Order: sequence, then structure tokens, then C-alpha cells
Amino acid sequence: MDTISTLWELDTPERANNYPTDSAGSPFRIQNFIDNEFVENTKTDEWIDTFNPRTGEVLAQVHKSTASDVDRAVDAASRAFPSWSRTTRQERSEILLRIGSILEEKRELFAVWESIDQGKTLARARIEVDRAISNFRYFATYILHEEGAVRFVDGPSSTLTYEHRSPVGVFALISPWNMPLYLLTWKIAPCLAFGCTGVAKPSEVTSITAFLLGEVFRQAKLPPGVMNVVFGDGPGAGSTLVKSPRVRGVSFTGGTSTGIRIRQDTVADIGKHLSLELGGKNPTLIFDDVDLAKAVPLAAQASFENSGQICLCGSRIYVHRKIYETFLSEFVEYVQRNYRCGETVGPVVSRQHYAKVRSYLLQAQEENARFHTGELPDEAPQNGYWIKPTVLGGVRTDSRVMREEIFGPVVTVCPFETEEEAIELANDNPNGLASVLMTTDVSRMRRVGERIDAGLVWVNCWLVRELGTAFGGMKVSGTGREGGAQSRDVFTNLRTLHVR
Ligand SMILES: NC(=O)C1=CN([C@@H]2O[C@H](COP(=O)(O)OP(=O)(O)OC[C@H]3O[C@@H](n4cnc5c(N)ncnc54)[C@H](O)[C@@H]3O)[C@@H](O)[C@H]2O)C=CC1
Ligand SMILES: O=C(O)/C=C/C=C(\O)C(=O)O
Repeated sequence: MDTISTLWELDTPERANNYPTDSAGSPFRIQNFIDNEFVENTKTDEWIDTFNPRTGEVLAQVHKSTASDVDRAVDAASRAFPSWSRTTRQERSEILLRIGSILEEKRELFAVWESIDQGKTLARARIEVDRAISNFRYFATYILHEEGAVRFVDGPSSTLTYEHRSPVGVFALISPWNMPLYLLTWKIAPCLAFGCTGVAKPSEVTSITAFLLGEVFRQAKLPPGVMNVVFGDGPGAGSTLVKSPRVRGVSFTGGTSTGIRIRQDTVADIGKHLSLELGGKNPTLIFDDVDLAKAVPLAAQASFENSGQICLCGSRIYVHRKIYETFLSEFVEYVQRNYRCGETVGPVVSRQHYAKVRSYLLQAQEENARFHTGELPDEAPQNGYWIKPTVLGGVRTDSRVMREEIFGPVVTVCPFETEEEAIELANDNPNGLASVLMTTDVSRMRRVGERIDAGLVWVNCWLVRELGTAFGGMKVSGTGREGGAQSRDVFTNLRTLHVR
């Protein structure tokens, strides 16, 4: 049996964990999905090892696509575009709904492999598969209810003026390793719904659920070539893909420096659509009127969900001086009790990422920061990439620890005196993705919320997502927005017709 057919049946942790190798003792291999077929490499036979973050052992090997593999996928997407772009909304909607239903039937399969591959808890993985299903269902129905603007212009010009949209063309859909299926489908669903075709390139660190997704497309009878998946590294496959002149748009989620690189690599192709969702160093502001019984769990969840590996996690907590000491002791106690490695907290994703997160903790130690809980992990990870949830105090505002995205289970806590100071501290950072504001004062919600430099301001909540609202960041956190009409703007070209 081929790999995909075997994997398709392994939908419990026990069965999946017992399939690390083929009969020859090698890790199983993840192949490109082009024109609805899982295909062999065209030029080389190079593979990238991926690791189980819980153990550090090799889990699978990912196809290291060459430029000719990428070209083959772009060819397929280009050939499929004319007919896919002419399908009716109803037809596209039905296919997207079928994809959603197959994903729902295979919910446990996807959750089990996402958890093994990325390290996240199974509970977290299930939430993310549900969200992937919603991504398809949301855009499948959005396109059926979309309305355009029409105006009758009186007077000498006397025209009927209306807006018409058409799909842009082939898209590069590039996603990171922290929420692999959830974020890739956030791109694939609108791409298909608005009539574009695509080449998806998931992170080489977590490719398994994207491989399984190919099988979902096949079973849903998505026409060949409409959505292709190439695997491989960023500087190789990813970069070739975004630079291809036949690729008319790029939707990217990942690190800020990679986003800047992609922007540089596409700057001369002026008409290429670009949507970049990048890093965050998000503030959580807690005022003295809050109920700590609610504020403490919310702050902990925003800090440590998915081991802090969500670009929306709150990594800088600022607390009003009046309640600072009480908040800190309750917060630390809550984190120690509820966020435990191996139970409610998974490892970080990779050895490289472990080293990165550790380097910030080392710096914190060298700068005499206080570890209220957590510790500097060993230099070499033992049996997986485990880092304890860590709460730091006394970190200088100009420290790299305070300024840069760590993207791990690490949060800083500092006091503030006034509302004005809280806003200044929140905005004193190059990033501007998300923020949390906790207060019961309704006028403060607006006064402060409307001045925070962040594309998303959650007031007394976190990670509440309504897929029709704009999603994205300010400052170095990105370019453009996605979600509902914003996704439509990414994936379509707009023309205005004046008809006399
Ligand atoms: N959404 C977010 O905010 C995320 C932020 N990060 C941050 O970025 C840091 C680096 O993590 P990486 O895994 O290296 O993220 P990355 O941004 O390099 O990887 C994201 C995706 O981009 C691809 N890629 C890399 N270089 C590319 C290029 N030149 N052209 C086209 N595609 C390219 C990768 O293969 C992957 O699919 C993390 O430590 C973390 O701080 C990482 C993942 C998600
Ligand atoms: O769309 C969401 O709900 C979450 C998005 C998270 C990211 O984009 C990220 O962590 O990179």
C-alpha cells in the first residue's frame, strides 16, 4: 500500500505512533501533490527529515522540491485556472462544502497527526481541525451571499456604474509550522472560493496534515491542478514559488524577516497581490478594576496556548501597580498548577526553535531578570524539545527579550502607573499584531483600545475569531488583511464598469 493510503487509516495516537517506519525501517515519505496525484521528485532524490517534538526522533521525510518540481506545480495550477475561474459560485461552494465534510469525517485522523507532528496537545489539535473545517464552510457560503456596489449616475454622464471582480490567477500559499492545517486552510479556502488556483507550500517542519489534505482534495473531486501542494524548504521551494512570474499572488504567514524577504523578492512584479501576516510581540494590559479570578486564567491562556507558539499570544503583560503584586502571585501559582509539560503543555516544535527560545532565556538570566516560574532549559534538549512555561520579571524595556518575538512559552510581567503609561508601553515595540485589554470601565475600553497599535484588540477576551472580520497586523506585523471581504480583495481583481 502507498503511504497516503496507510496513513489515512491511522487515526488513533496508538496506531499512528506505531507507524514511524516503512517495512525497510526508513521513515515514511511525504510526496508532492500535483494534478491530483502524489508524485515522485523530478530531478533529485533529496528529502528533509522531520522530527517528533515529543521525543526528538525522526518522524518522516519531506520531499525537498527543486525548482523543476515547483514549476511542475505552477504549470498544473496555470492550466487549471481558465476553467476553474469560470466555474459558478454554486459549483465552487459545493466542492468546498465537500472538502469540509470529508475533513469532518476524518477529524480525528487530522488531529492525531497534527499533534504528533507539531507537538501540540491533542485537545488543541482538535480545536484547530474544527477551525480548518470552518474555513472551508465559511468561504463556501460567503461567496453565495456576496453583494457588489451598483450606482445609477444621473445628469450629463448618465451611467449605470458597477463593480465587477475576477479571480487573480495562480496563488502561492505559504504557511508556518505553529498551526499547520488551520493556517494553510485559511489561505486555501478563500483561494478556491474566489476562483483562483494555487500551489500551497507548508512548512518543511510540519508537513503531514498538508499531505493528508491532498487526499481530501482528491476525494472531494476538486478538478486536477486546481490546488497543488509542494513540500520543501523556504529558501529553495518557497522562494522559487513566490518569484515565479506565473504566480500572480502570494499569501504568506510566518516570521517577519521571511515576510520582508518575500516583499523584496516580489517588489518588481508590481501587480502581484501580496498578503503578509507576520510576527507579534503582543501586549496584555490589565487595569486595577478587573476581577482577578477572570483576568489570571485569561492572561495565562493568552501567554501559553500552543506553548506560546501563536503569533497572537500575549508575550508582554503590563499590570496596574495597585494590583501588580497580587496579580503576579496568583498568576504564577495558576501557571504552575495548570500549565504542565506533557499534560496541558506540549514541547516546542523543533531543535532549532528550542535553541532560539533558550537563547532568550539565557539572555534574561544574564541580564538578571527574575524567573518567577520556569527555568533556563539544558543546552542540548533531552527526549524532546520541552521548555517549561516561564514567567519573567524585571526585564529591561530595551532588552531583546522584551522587544523581539520569542514565540515560545515565555512571558514578561511589568507594572504600570497610569493609563497613558500603559498605552506608551504597549506601543513601544516595532510589532503591531494583537493585544489584550482587561478592564471593566466601558469608556476606557474605547479610550485605550482605539490607541493601541495593533490590528486586533481583544477586550476581556483572547483569540475570539469571527471569520468575516479583518485579520492582520500594523507596523512590522504585516501587509494587508484577510478574512471575509478582505480575503476577497486579496484573491480578486476589481474593475469598475461605467455603462451608458
Ligand atoms: N505566524 C507567525 O507569526 C510565525 C512566526 N514565526 C517566527 O518566525 C521565526 C522563524 O521561524 P521559521 O520556521 O523559520 O519561519 P519562516 O517564516 O521562515 O517559515 C514560514 C514559511 O515560509 C517558508 N519560507 C521560508 N523562507 C522563505 C522564502 N525566502 N521564500 C518563501 N517562503 C519561505 C517556510 O518554508 C515556511 O513554509 C520563528 O522563530 C518565529 O519567531 C514562525 C512561524 C509563524
Ligand atoms: O486566524 C487565527 O485564528 C489565528 C492565526 C494565527 C496565526 O496567524 C499565527 O500564529 O501565525
